[in-house]
Amino acid sequence: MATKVSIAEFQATALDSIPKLASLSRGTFRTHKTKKIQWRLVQLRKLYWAVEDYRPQLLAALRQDLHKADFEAIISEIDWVLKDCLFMIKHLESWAKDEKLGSPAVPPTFSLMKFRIRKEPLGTVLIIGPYNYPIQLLLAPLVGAIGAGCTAVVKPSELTPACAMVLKELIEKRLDTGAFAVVNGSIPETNALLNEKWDKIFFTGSDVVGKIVAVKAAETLTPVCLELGGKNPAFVTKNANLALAARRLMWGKTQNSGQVCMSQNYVLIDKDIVPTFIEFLKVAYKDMFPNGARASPDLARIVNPRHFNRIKKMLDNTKGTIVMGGQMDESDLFIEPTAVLVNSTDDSMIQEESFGPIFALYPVNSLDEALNIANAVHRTPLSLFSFGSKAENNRVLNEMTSGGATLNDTYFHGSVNTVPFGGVGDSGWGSYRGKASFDCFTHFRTVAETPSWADSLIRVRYMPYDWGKLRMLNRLTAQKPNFNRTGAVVKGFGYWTALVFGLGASSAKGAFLRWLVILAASYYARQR
Ligand SMILES: NC(=O)C1=CN([C@@H]2O[C@H](COP(=O)(O)OP(=O)(O)OC[C@H]3O[C@@H](n4cnc5c(N)ncnc54)[C@H](O)[C@@H]3O)[C@@H](O)[C@H]2O)C=CC1
Ligand SMILES: CC1=C(/C=C/C(C)=C/C=C/C(C)=C/C=C/C=C(C)/C=C/C=C(C)/C=C/C=C(\C)C(=O)O)C(C)(C)CCC1
Repeated sequence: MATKVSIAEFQATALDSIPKLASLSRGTFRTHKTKKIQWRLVQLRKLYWAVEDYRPQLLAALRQDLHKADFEAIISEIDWVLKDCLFMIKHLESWAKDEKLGSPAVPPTFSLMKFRIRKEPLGTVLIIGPYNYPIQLLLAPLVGAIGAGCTAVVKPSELTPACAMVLKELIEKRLDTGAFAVVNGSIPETNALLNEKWDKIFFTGSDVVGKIVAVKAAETLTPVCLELGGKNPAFVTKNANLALAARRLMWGKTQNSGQVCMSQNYVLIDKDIVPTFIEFLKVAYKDMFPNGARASPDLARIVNPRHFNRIKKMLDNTKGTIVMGGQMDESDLFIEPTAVLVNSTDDSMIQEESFGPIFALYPVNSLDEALNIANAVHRTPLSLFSFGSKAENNRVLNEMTSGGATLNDTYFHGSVNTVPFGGVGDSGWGSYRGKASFDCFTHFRTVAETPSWADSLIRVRYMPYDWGKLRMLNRLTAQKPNFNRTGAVVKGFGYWTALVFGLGASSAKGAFLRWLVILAASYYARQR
């Protein structure tokens, strides 16, 4: 039974207050208080309890904005962020510690210089969120920013206004308001934010807006993390478990009504198995929606009429045949999970990002053909999925790149909150989640400390230059390549000595273990 809650009407943040909010956040960073691990831990703990305490409002807002079922809202948004907070809290101290740098990064000659990596917060960051997972995709980066010791201004999507207002209240009531602020609004407010100087901008959304953000950031050489979309392919071969592939690919298009940037856009499937696969898709549909998708309490709706009509247009423009689903109703923003069998890779169903419950099936003659098509449609998608034999799945991984990949399933690689997630090329720059979220907002600053007494050892660097000293240093430290000009390894004296004395092992540890076994065996033989 849903708890009755009240959610404030959406209100955009006053444009003239935006520079002040940014300046306040920058000023707080300059107090250096965010560098204290204890301060970060307290903010993370407060965020944890804020999300927990605002659970009823968050659930209601997700229902209001996206008709998102509580079950989905809990696993992919609310509990997701809670787990993020706990993971960051648990590991923060060890991640934030200085890392000593030794061999092999630092040659023995320089081991006295106390090389280390200091983890420093980047500063004051801007986080811009999309509409599809309005809570998770705004707060998960914020967890990273807090963990790293940054201050932040966050901008939720205006397309999910109820979530935006709950997020504003939750953050402003519970976190340090000098360090963290929420700006609500659309293009004017985002532009006002982009006119400020940030130490990093973390953007999740479309590639079109991603470019606007990147161009604006370039003006001030501000680093950006871009989490964008993609035209993600799935490959299904004769060696796949077809029933399972159909069920799993259906799931990819039903969670959040397919408004998931990492779900499949199109399926490249061996032509001989197309009819069977379609039958299995229908079985999966019936299992998931025994009374039809429209009647299901679990299926989210499309966020607004603009996105509804964008998806509808893809279906209106296709020259393919709808083989599953196809119903829609604008008054309810409902689109049925829909599969379209297409016969051209120029089809709207392949060329446009679906970001909804619809996807294409394209029959191919071979995996070669499938790989050629996928590479031509989008060479660097956010995800790919391969359902085939081990060798076929390896070929797909090897011959096509993507931000992440799942074999024998849809986006499992992106369904676990602690493993790195991000795109490649034009589907995204940089990654986050788990330790990667901490790293995303951290500067890895190399520090060296030269002891005063070591000056005589490093005198060689001072003018007037002394060739004799340099030659002596080189005699002590110079390394010789073990390869010749053709790129081949030279099997000289050193190679054969290492081979014989190392008992054929490829590492010192391996050689040690082999010697240990031989010594133990000879000792045992002598005892008998
Ligand atoms: N890689 C990832 O993790 C994810 C990527 N996406 C991608 O995001 C897109 C859907 O999300 P949307 O919210 O529709 O993205 P969007 O790019 O339209 O909006 C994202 C944010 O940018 C702001 N914005 C919109 N137009 C702007 C403009 N002209 N100037 C400045 N700011 C602007 C919005 O207010 C919003 O906060 C899809 O393309 C999807 O593939 C969505 C979720 C996750
Ligand atoms: C617990 C025990 C067992 C194991 C149980 C297992 C393995 C359960 C598995 C549950 C699964 C697969 C749950 C799936 C959850 C899906 C989630 C959370 C989806 C999240 C979606 C997200 C984050 C979407 C993000 C969207 C983005 C970034 C986008 O738009 O691209 C045993 C092993 C059975 C033993 C007993 C105990």
